[in-house]
Amino acid sequence: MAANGNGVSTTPKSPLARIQTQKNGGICHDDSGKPVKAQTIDELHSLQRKRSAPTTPLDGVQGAFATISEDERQRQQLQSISASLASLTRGTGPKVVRGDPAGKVQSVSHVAHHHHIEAPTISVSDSSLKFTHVLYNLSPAELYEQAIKYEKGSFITSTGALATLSGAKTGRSPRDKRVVIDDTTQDELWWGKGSPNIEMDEHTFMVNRERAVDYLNSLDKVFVNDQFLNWDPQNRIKVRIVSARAYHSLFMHNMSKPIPDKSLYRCRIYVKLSVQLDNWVGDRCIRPTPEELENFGTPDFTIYNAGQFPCNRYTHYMTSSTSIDLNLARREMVILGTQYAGEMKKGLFSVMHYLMPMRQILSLHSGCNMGKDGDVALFFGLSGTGKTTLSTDHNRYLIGDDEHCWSDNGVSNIEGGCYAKCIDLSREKEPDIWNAIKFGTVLENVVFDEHTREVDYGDKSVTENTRAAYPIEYIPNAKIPCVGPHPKNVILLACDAFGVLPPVSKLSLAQTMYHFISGYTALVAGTEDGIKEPTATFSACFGAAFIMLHPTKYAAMLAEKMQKHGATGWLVNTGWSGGSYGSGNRIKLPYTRKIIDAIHSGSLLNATYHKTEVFGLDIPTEIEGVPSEILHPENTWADKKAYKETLLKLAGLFKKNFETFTNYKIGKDNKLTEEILAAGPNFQFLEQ
Ligand SMILES: Nc1ncnc2c1ncn2[C@@H]1O[C@H](COP(=O)(O)OP(=O)(O)O)[C@@H](O)[C@H]1O
Ligand SMILES: C=C(OP(=O)(O)O)C(=O)O
Ligand SMILES: [Ca+2]
Ligand SMILES: [Mn+2]
Repeated sequence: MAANGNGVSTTPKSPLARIQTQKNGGICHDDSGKPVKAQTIDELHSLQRKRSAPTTPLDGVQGAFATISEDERQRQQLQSISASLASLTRGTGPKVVRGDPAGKVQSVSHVAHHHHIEAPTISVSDSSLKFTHVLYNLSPAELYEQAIKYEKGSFITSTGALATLSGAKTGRSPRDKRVVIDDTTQDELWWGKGSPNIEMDEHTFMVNRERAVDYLNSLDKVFVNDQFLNWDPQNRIKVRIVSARAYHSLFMHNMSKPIPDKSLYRCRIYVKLSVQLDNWVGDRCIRPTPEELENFGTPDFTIYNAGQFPCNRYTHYMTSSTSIDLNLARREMVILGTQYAGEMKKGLFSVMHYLMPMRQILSLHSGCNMGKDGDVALFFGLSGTGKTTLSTDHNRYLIGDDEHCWSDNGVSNIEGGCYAKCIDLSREKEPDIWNAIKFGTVLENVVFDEHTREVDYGDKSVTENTRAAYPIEYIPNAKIPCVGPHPKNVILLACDAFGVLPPVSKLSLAQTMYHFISGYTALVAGTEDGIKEPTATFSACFGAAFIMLHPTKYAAMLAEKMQKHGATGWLVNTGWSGGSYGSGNRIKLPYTRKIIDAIHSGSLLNATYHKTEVFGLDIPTEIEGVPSEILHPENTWADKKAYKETLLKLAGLFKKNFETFTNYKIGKDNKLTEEILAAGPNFQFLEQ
């Protein structure tokens, strides 16, 4: 017979043995600790959570609200949100209530009423009477709960990420983007052939805005994010994102969230480079310190994301049920008919492509990282060419994977997070991205095992464009604050599915400008059988979908900055080798990494070079860790005639694309313009 420590008999032979209590007059004691300070279960539950309201970032240390009370601050905040949601239906903003409609209501605001009132528990359908619940700057944990409880298709994966679906649209819709044309933008922006700016009038914008706002106001609750763009404290922008989905709120939180975390300042590299970066940081950054947390005031720019709701195709200028509308005068963007999260970040990027050049700051569609000695590299490239993959480098500090600014002080990241493609992601090849997929990370459109919740990164059932969005500090060697000195290397990435561009070439300034303006990449046409022919894409400044001014404006700024700071340009083909798509193979990622290493270290600058025909590119004869025979693409093609034909074909496409730019001048005199025109492919080189 045995008894455990609590005196409970465990003898199998006497299953009905009595529980023997010890001493104390027959009362059973669990002596593991003091009893809880609660009389009821409800009281117990109320002990579980401490009250803390989400705080808002303050613009500037001594804001206008520095002396107001907490109540007054919250009232002003709700009033500002109510004003954001103003619609014609009411003639005013809605009554805005803080908190989840399912939970306890904190306070109410209306543009006309400033006193606190109780929200009705049953919402009335009449939109001019109902309350709008606002879930303001929720934390990732709160957003997880919202997503899992209320958004179908949201799950926690085995590593703790939030997996969700973006619906019918799993990529951007550039053909559905519209920009309001008015007296100012008519002259300032790039319109017409090749431009991403498809016009819409102010009235139509208001029709779509009303549609989005009415939709948002009709919901039980909306999510509001107030946050900053840009790590350059002098050029940061306050943005507000109003959305219907917790996943959108978490995505934006990750991409540019305010973290009141002092410990991030203690980053090693920040201390080391603090002298060089003096102009930049002082003790401020994009993400305000706890002391800075106060009142956000009026946002500089607002996004209304009503992505679940379509636009009305009877509306003028609408050609589909999706519309992404930008109004620079009103500082607003409306999203209808697409839930792809990238639309929000790239929409804000467009805004920066307008605002920053006005301040003589160049906006860059590029990744950016920095070596231990402070050498900064930019990685330009269209979607899928390797900006995120190659800027995330275990031996270097990550400044950002996608959107940057280059000012007189150096570079700064616009965002606070990364948005990595994760199709075929492998732990071995991309360990830092792999490890970043954990609690807090949004996984968009991936497929996972129903039971184990392990993600199958090879599964393209939903889309090939599967994505992970995580805060930049999930990358172990992120450089916080995300700023750096002037770039030393400017790497242009092209995924050449024709397989005729060399894995790496060193560019002259004129060649860099030629390739920057061309913005070439060629991806495989599709995954269906029989489609073997790659399609060439030319996208000016490696981001035509986001630029707002004429490409030559950005090109002139890049040329000036590269010249002034002595940066070297490189063209890196992350695409095919040994033949076009179908016969050759994609260049192995470890080889591309070796090439990039040689650029960073400076060793490639001193290599021996020879010139290629047609494109006139300088290619090195050897690079450590890379088989020399692959450095000249001709060597890797078995069929030399096919190589030459493909080379000429691609050169012809470049030439044709560049015709649009031949009448534009770049820089102060014509010298650079002439050099740029001469830096393209030259057909005379070729012996037939
Ligand atoms: N040689 C290579 N260089 C860069 N990326 C490669 C290479 N081979 C395969 N890839 C894959 O191509 C994709 C590049 O995508 P990504 O880095 O997200 O591009 P971007 O950020 O420019 O949109 C990744 O999935 C990466 O694993
Ligand atoms: C988010 C995007 O950027 P990228 O593919 O360049 O990472 C996108 O193009 O939708
Ligand atoms: Ca990008
Ligand atoms: Mn990317």
